[in-house]
Amino acid sequence: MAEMFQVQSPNVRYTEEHIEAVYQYQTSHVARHNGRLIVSPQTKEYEFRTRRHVPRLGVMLVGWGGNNGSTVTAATIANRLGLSWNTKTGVKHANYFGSVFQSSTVSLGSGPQGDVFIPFRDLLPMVHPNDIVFDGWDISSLNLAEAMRRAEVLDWGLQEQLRPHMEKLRPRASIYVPEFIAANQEDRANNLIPGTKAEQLEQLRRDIRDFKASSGVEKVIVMWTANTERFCEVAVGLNDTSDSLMKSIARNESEVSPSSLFAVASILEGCAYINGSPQNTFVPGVLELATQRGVFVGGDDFKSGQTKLKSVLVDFLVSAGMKPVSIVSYNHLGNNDGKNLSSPQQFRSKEISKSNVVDDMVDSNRLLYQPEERPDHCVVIKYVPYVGDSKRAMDEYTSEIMMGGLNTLVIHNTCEDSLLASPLLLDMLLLTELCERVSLREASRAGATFEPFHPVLSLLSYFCKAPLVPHGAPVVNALFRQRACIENIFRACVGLPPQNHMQLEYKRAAELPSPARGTGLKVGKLASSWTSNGVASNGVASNGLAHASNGVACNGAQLLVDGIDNGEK
Ligand SMILES: NC(=O)c1ccc[n+]([C@@H]2O[C@H](COP(=O)([O-])OP(=O)(O)OC[C@H]3O[C@@H](n4cnc5c(N)ncnc54)[C@H](O)[C@@H]3O)[C@@H](O)[C@H]2O)c1
Ligand SMILES: O=P([O-])([O-])O[C@@H]1[C@@H](O)[C@H](O)[C@@H](O)[C@H](O)[C@@H]1O
Repeated sequence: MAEMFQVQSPNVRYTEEHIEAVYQYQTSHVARHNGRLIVSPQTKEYEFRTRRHVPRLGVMLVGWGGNNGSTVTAATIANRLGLSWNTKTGVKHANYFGSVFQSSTVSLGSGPQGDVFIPFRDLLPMVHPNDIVFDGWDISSLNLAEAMRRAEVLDWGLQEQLRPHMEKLRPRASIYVPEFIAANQEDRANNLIPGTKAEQLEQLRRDIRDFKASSGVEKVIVMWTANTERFCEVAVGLNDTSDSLMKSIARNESEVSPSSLFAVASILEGCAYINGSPQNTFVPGVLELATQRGVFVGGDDFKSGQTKLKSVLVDFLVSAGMKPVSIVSYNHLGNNDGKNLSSPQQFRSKEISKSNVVDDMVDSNRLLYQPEERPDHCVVIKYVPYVGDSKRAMDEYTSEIMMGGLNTLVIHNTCEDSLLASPLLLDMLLLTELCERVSLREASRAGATFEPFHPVLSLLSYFCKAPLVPHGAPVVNALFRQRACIENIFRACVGLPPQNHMQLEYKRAAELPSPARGTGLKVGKLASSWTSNGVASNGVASNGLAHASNGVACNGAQLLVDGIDNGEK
């Protein structure tokens, strides 16, 4: 597929097979010397290489028959078929709202008309979600049409159109260990792989190979969107190394969780594995196996709504110099996830992932917080069957502001949890697939070979409550830093500098377009909405900083006039 744009630069080369870019990576190294901080700007030259061929992607969901699994599958079929359906509020059309890659944009740069925005997905060649081939496992035997009906997420008019397509899809038998999920899940567990853990592992591997062979996909990614498990024990000789883990499986060790077994099966079959739930699937032995095999792993726990907002609000408050001192996150929901989380051990897994999301932002500001000081932070999740997938989240953020003042934000957020999560599943899958086609090397190191990203794919952090990062790497939860990381790495792959938002070209008279230069008139960007008084009279607008005197609008561009407020409008 032809790319939407071409970068014209001596540092970028397009071949039939690759996009190749030489990139100057600029950082600042800080050292402490005699009580002073010495900052040294550093530049390291990398070469990025991205394979342009977009493969036919197969996805195997663990928990395929769940709310997320059935909904994301339904959404891709509905989009592929271009379905519309009637509702009491009018006709609805299939879309991918909530997907960063399908429904958000990035600025390529600016031109005569200001910033030029393109769909995020067009920065690099990516799989289209419509083309994903789904398969998977579930401990429940319901086919996907029955699972969709059970989920009660999608409008009936849409379900009726989808049923012929969904009823053909049936989850493969899975591994059920009652001790790892809530006892209230037992009534769905009728689709099980018998045998020892070693025998179950081999069945999972056969399933993956069978899917690859029968579907004709070029690669498979496995994603856990099954129920939240309790944390498993981590111990020397149990799962502290890949060797001890494989021996524990061979010994049929009960403490090896189903999710870790799925991760091992995926890695051994060369398939990336993503954990959408909060449990500690990635015990050290799994991580070591992924590293040995060079297979991507990522997670944990989709960051879909209440926690996503938290990673924005706390970033905003702390970076604005206000001190969050109390954060209370309550929600109730009535779907099967909520039912599973009504069990204490499973709730504890979720409480951990929902609670740690503020740490990086708090630790970044020693003006507000003493070392180890944290806001009071309370997470409550209640199961209320009647509300189903329509999660009700209520949050209260109390922050200390100037001179003993308090600022309290109270937020009510109602949403279909699975319709928030489904686009994230797609984004994580497509980003993981793309990363499998990216490699880089240090241009300055003689003989350096192109290498993939680290097997622990921390680029997925934006989508996770508890981002999995390589040992020694910092955990970033602030949402817009996470998004900027993805955008700037994509830009590096096509040889573009990172977005720095400096807009220097609009901050020097000498660089502004000539009509504005002599008269002190400043041609701002195309006004998408007029300024402070909200009214543009004769095309003249004034804003709180500069008052228009005789500025006039030209070609729709808003002329902002620097000048002394002469009260003349
Ligand atoms: N907004 C969200 O929906 C959201 C956000 C973040 C995280 N999550 C997590 O995603 C997961 C799925 O959420 P959901 O709403 O789809 O839940 P769900 O209960 O509707 O679906 C989970 C499915 O997994 C199946 N299952 C359980 N154990 C299994 C096993 N060992 N093998 C195969 N299948 C198994 C269940 O039968 C069920 O069909 C949960 O862990 C949830 O905490 C969801
Ligand atoms: O919206 P969010 O905080 O990102 O995450 C959600 C929780 O609020 C909800 O309680 C839980 O049931 C979901 O599985 C999901 O984890």
